[in-house]
Amino acid sequence: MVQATNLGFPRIGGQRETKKLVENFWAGKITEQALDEAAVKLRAENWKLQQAQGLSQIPSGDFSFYDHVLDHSVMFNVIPQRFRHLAEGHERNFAIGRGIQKPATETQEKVDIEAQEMKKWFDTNYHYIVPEFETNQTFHLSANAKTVQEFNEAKALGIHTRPVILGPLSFLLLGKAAKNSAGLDLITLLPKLLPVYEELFAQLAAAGADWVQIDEPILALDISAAVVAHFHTTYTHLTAAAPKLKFLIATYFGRIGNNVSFIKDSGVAGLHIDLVRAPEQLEHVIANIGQTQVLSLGLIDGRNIWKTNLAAALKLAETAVAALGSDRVFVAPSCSLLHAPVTLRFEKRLASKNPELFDWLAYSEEKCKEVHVIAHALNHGTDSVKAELADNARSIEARRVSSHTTNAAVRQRLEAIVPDQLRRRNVFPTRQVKQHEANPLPAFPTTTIGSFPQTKEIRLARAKFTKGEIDAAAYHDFIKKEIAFCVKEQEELKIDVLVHGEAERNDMVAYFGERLEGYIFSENGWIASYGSRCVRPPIIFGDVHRVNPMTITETVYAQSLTSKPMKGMLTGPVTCLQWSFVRDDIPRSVVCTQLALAIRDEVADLEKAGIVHIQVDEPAIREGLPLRSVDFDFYLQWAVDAFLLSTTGVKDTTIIHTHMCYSDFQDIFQAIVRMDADVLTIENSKSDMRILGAFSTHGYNAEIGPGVFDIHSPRVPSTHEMKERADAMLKYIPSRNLWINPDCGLKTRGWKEVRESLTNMVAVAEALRAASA
Ligand SMILES: Nc1nc2c(c(=O)[nH]1)N[C@@H](CNc1ccc(C(=O)N[C@@H](CCC(=O)N[C@@H](CCC(=O)N[C@@H](CCC(=O)O)C(=O)O)C(=O)O)C(=O)O)cc1)CN2
Ligand code: MET
Ligand SMILES: [Zn+2]
Repeated sequence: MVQATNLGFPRIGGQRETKKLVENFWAGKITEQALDEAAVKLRAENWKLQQAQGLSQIPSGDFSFYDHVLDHSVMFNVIPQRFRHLAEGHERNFAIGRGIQKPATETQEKVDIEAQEMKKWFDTNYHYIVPEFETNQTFHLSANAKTVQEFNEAKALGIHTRPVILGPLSFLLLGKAAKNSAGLDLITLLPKLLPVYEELFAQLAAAGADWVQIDEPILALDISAAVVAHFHTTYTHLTAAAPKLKFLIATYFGRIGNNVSFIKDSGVAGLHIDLVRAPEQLEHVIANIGQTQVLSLGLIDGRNIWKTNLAAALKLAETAVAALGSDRVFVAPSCSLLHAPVTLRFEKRLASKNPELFDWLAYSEEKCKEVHVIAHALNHGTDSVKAELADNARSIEARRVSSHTTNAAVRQRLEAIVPDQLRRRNVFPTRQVKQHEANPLPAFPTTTIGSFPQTKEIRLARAKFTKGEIDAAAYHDFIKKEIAFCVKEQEELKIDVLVHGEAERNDMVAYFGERLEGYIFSENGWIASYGSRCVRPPIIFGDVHRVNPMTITETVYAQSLTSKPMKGMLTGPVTCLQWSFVRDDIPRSVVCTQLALAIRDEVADLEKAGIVHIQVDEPAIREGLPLRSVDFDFYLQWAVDAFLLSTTGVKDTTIIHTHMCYSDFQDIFQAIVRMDADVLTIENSKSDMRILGAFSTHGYNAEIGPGVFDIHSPRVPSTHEMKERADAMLKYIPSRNLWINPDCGLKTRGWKEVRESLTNMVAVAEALRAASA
């Protein structure tokens, strides 16, 4: 029998219950007990929902309040020194994710601990908390290990689940050495780590588990032969130690390639592969697994919202069944459904206002059903699910022939792009002289990355506007007041290059999606991004183009309030692409070029309106990088071209800023140089200064603002610590090129901490100016 399975279900809840619970807990509105009880209910609902869709292997242990990698670290006692004195429990876990700051009281000293680093999970917009390992790292399993507890919780409901855990090699190699353990070779910790996995497996076996899913996503990366050898010894060892369990090694987001070589005689019972990202790997993998091993087929796209072409998926699955026999085949989504929204049940507006497009969609709940239909067809013949297959074929065909997905004018404009549209008139050194002459700024200019606090009031006003409780005039009036307030605050803080604050934007990508043709947007298509934060990616279903200006009114209004320069704020084409759900019927590069033309028009309009500083954010350009280095160049070519297309149609004196917030620049330095921005603001506050050294060795000569503080944490940085960072930066960056700014936008922060942090930040610039005068 082919099994219908799943790798992970979204944990946020159908209506973002988890997010709301966690934020209420942080606000002191609910107790730890209430938080736990609500989570028990949510998990039960998730399991039952998957059962109701007809899945036979349902994951457990995939729930988290903040991040599953953080939970895993805690379960194995990988807790950085600076958090160890805190009492065990949710509060400590949240502190690891968010940092913690408490003023001194009569009985307690003040607490001020920096959060652990957060990083993009492969090429997704999900962020994980990077495990920090120490040279003398000891591992032990926490009492009531979460994985065992949640398995038992499902068992008590009569649901036999497949526990999911992060595998030892991915756990180690996705981590980093703690600051006090520089030079630590992470793999050397493996012998100390494995006994704890053995203990966990023993507990799972005792609880009655049989299949256990072990995620080893690093198998989709370029890993060395030495690491592949470690996979072999590790799993040979672990499977021998846990004879009662069947291990399913899960890979996703790309092809396993030759890393598959360890599988055959490793003793593992099965392997999961992503056949959405890499359908061509099926044959190679079938040829390289052992005689009795199970192959789990990732046939349903866990990263997107389109209905699966069931006939095509079935055909691929039939190849596997023919080669392996039905007892050795599982059907599954390509990856955990963490990256897909929960259910279409709450998409009332799309269903009624846009039934044609609604018919093309499948969220997690519907994807589970698709898994079931494929497995059922394989087990009982296509006639047994005839109606479902016919219905699906009708939707797929309707989307294929729809007249709404193509726009002839857009296609023609794409055809007509010429190389001159991808370059500035002069090189940066020439532009810099003209820019400084036309628009002089103080040395070490200060700025922010764009957004200011998205307060409860702003969100409520927008929610009321969306529901029709206030009209457009009242809402726009409200936004104008917010912009005016934000400008005044920045003037008081003595910032040099101001921003309007982005109060009108629900999100930096969704906002543009809602204003471009070719997009639709959902009411409830939320997915997790980091911690309690969610995003609602807009959906690109057709050719994208701009009909009206998108940001001019707010920017021009903001500029009218101040004599200081107002920076226009746009989201770049690659980021719009990366953070949307993208149509899968034409290449991503083409969609990206369409987006670039739309942004190019907006840049031109901002310039025409007298805006001198224009920032085109590209925080997702690194995230979109393929997992295998052989694929890098192709991607970087079209991605950077798209950025150039959107930004180069301006005068020499117009200052193009771009912003990226992550620390993994190693693989894309040349691409950043080629982007040819005048000012680049990057995340740097948590990473070390070597990155800046690398910028200079790669010939980066433009202006740069490496963030002096981390905006993901509510903690207020001191002037002293930021000054130290800026001084260190000056070892690598000529002083005329250095900007002083935060790591990223301030939308998730509160005004109080923002004022304090920026006051301290401006003091850094003043100190630098005084020192260089
Ligand atoms: N797309 C995207 N990806 C990104 C980033 C980003 O800014 N955008 N930044 C980086 C970090 N990731 C982030 C992801 C999310 C958020 C974030 O702030 N998310 C908000 C939601 C933002 C949003 O869409 N807000 C809407 C809807 C807000 C809402 O929940 N409204 C309430 C009503 C109002 C209320 O009671 O608060 C409701 O609908 O029920 C709006 O402002 O209009 C959240 O989870 O809370 C921040 C950073 C990397 N990836
Ligand atoms: C995730 S990058 C954010 C850039 C955007 N301009 C902001 O400040 O929010
Ligand atoms: Zn950012």
